[in-house]
Amino acid sequence: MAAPTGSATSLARLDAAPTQVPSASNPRRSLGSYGGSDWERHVTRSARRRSDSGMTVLVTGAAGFVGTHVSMALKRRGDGVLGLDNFNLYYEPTLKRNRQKELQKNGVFIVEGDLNDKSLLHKLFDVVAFTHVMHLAAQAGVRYAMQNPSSYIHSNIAGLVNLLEVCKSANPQPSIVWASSSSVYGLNSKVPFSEKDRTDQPASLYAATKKAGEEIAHTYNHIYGLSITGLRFFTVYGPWGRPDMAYFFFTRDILKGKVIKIYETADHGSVARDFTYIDDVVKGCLAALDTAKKSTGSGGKKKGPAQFRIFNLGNTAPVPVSELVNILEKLLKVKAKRLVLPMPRNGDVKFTHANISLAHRELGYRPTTDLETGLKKFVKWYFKYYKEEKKKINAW
Ligand SMILES: NC(=O)c1ccc[n+]([C@@H]2O[C@H](COP(=O)([O-])OP(=O)(O)OC[C@H]3O[C@@H](n4cnc5c(N)ncnc54)[C@H](O)[C@@H]3O)[C@@H](O)[C@H]2O)c1
Ligand SMILES: O=C(O)[C@H]1O[C@H](OP(=O)(O)OP(=O)(O)OC[C@H]2O[C@@H](n3ccc(=O)[nH]c3=O)[C@H](O)[C@@H]2O)[C@H](O)[C@@H](O)[C@@H]1O
Repeated sequence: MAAPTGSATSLARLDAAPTQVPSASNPRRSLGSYGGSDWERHVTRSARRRSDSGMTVLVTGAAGFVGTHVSMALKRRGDGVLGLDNFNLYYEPTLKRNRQKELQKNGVFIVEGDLNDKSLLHKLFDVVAFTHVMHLAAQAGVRYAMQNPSSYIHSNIAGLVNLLEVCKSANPQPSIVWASSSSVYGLNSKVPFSEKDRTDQPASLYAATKKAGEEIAHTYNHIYGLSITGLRFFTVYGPWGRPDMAYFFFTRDILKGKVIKIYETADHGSVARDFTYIDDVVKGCLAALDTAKKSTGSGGKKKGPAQFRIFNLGNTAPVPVSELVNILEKLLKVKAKRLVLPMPRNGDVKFTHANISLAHRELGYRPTTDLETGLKKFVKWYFKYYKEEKKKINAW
């Protein structure tokens, strides 16, 4: 399924290295050269925390759906927050720019750059003593991996390794919390999914890059003493969400009277997801940051091994996609034009279902938002956002 917006050429540019910042091969440049001294002032002011007890967090993917919500929550509670995002064209860049505006209003600056720009990342760590990294930047999306595999390697493998390389050399070393994915459970049939279950049968390249990320993280934890926590999010939805996800483009297409394709299993069974509302996921992210132990450095043996954790962040209430559509019809007051099709071999899995007992025990994680309540908040945002967008276009 092509990403819903952006022409083929613009999407084709996705795997072109972004042009806004010098490539990693360039000599180390002063931070100011990335955008003038003003830029350096924005960086330091954004990263300033309200109290010494707070955190100073680099949020990668800060212009993304989850990144925006996490950055806002951290800033509002007084932490220092600096964003990094390459504003790629995987989906409508205007949505990322509008999220950026919301963050700027709340004092969060986003550095425009790529995970693979080592010189830029080194400079950021030279200027800001980050206590934590919330690593959310990635090529997300399960099905798009069949169209643009290189973007998954660029961001989810090379980008992750580059970030960990910079973190291990930073002084002080930050504690890292990063987004893995429920997709690592792949073709497993045992439900609900627990962190100890096998994760060696991914159904998509995307899932394989997230699984590889977990193994790479373990390596940097073992060798360099980096404290690393992986969070396996389960189909996250909510206001400011992603237009490439079904709940979002189903809403758009139902309102436009377009046919929506609902996948079912070969035996006409339903395909289900453990849809998890963004506010619940954000609480899980902040709890993971708050309970992250300090990195021990490569001399980890003195202080014992560095912390390495993996948690499911789901809703423990899987819902069939057909029921998602029923709820959307009720909220939108429009009947969907449904085309039910056998699930193609496109990387999707039949179901996800999170066992969250470990996150509950260790993080106090307790999701509270059911799908109908969450979708009601999403639909309210959707109408408001696109009404304002339409006004802007008409004003032109
Ligand atoms: N939303 C979900 O349902 C869900 C579920 C499981 C895991 N995740 C993971 O959570 C994280 C955040 O997901 P999201 O839903 O907010 O997606 P998103 O696409 O909205 O956010 C990702 C952001 O990272 C940026 N980015 C991508 N590659 C980059 C690079 N090389 N350098 C710098 N910036 C880069 C993008 O521009 C984007 O703004 C991702 O790692 C994703 O895989 C999301
Ligand atoms: O939980 C996760 O880790 C993943 O959750 C979502 O992936 P997915 O669950 O596939 O979310 P959608 O793309 O919104 O699909 C939701 C459901 O709708 C189904 N679907 C999708 C598209 C469509 O046209 N019709 C349809 O029935 C899919 O098969 C799936 O069962 C995110 O897109 C991934 O980034 C994330 O890693």
